[in-house]
Amino acid sequence: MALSGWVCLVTGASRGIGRGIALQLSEAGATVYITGRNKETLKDTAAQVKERGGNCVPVVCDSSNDQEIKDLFDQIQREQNGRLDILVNNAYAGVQDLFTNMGKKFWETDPAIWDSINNTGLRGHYFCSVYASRMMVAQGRGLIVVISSMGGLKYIFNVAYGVGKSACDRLAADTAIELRSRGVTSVSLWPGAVRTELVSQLFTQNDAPAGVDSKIKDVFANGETTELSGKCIVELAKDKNLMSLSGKVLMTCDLARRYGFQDVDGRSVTDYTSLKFLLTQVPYLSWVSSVIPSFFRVPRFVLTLTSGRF
Ligand SMILES: NC(=O)c1ccc[n+]([C@@H]2O[C@H](COP(=O)([O-])OP(=O)(O)OC[C@H]3O[C@@H](n4cnc5c(N)ncnc54)[C@H](O)[C@@H]3O)[C@@H](O)[C@H]2O)c1
Repeated sequence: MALSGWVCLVTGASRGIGRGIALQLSEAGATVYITGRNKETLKDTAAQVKERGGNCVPVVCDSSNDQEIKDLFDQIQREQNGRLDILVNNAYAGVQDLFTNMGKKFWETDPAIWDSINNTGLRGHYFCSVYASRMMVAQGRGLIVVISSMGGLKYIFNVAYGVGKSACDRLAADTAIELRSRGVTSVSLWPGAVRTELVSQLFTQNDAPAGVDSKIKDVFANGETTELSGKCIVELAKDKNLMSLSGKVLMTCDLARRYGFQDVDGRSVTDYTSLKFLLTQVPYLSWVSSVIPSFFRVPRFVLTLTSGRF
């Protein structure tokens, strides 16, 4: 198995994308430390890993608690003799609040939404990156992945979300600069829309939450499985030229094409930068998408320009 003997850490792995990543890394042979605030829900993920013949170590750790984060890395250091190959910064506490406040302007929203979105999902990532880097620099190798999203490029959902995701992308870019000479790679991974348990529940139980239009609902309904990001990280870990990607934003759809795989349920991965997909989002033009081949894509430099900062 490709990652046999590897030691990985996935924060926030009791459900959603974190759980999917833990399943894929353990299926590839790694010992995976998984964190979350609740012992019981972590046990569910651990049971699924075990069912597939993998090995994981559940650790209760709140990513907004500095001491618990430090204790987590001390535990890995002690139990794995200082070895840590991959850190996936995934824990995120903001999904429920994002959906509850959809459509509201930032000044109409309780400013404390900043904390639910960015304490765990940005500050916690920074703390984990510091402790993981100390271990990885000492061993002269390692991979740090921060789970971000297209919100790092353009406004989606709300202000606190976009600011947090932009900062996650910069976290990868700037840590990569300091880590490069020490053999450690740092990247930002953008999943597309993902059909997590929470997203599916928010859409199906309450119908679409207020402020979510039917197009967004469709995108999520056809979204990625929670394991696709994990597949991407396994392939990155095997890539002999991984360092050439350090500091970059990587999209799951691009990685699926680069390494030639489908989603775990056999569906092809939606390319959000293909002309075909983009046309489906334009009123009155969506019919054109059926006659456009999927290989026409928006070049990456154009994406950079669309962020329009200069
Ligand atoms: N769902 C999507 O469509 C989608 C798309 C692109 C990017 N993302 C990003 O992926 C990441 C994960 O999102 P998700 O949809 O899987 O979210 P989720 O809410 O389903 O899962 C978040 C995980 O983090 C854990 N968590 C929450 N607070 C924590 C804390 N204080 N300490 C430790 N763990 C904590 C939860 O228990 C859960 O396991 C986020 O950064 C999100 O923005 C999601």
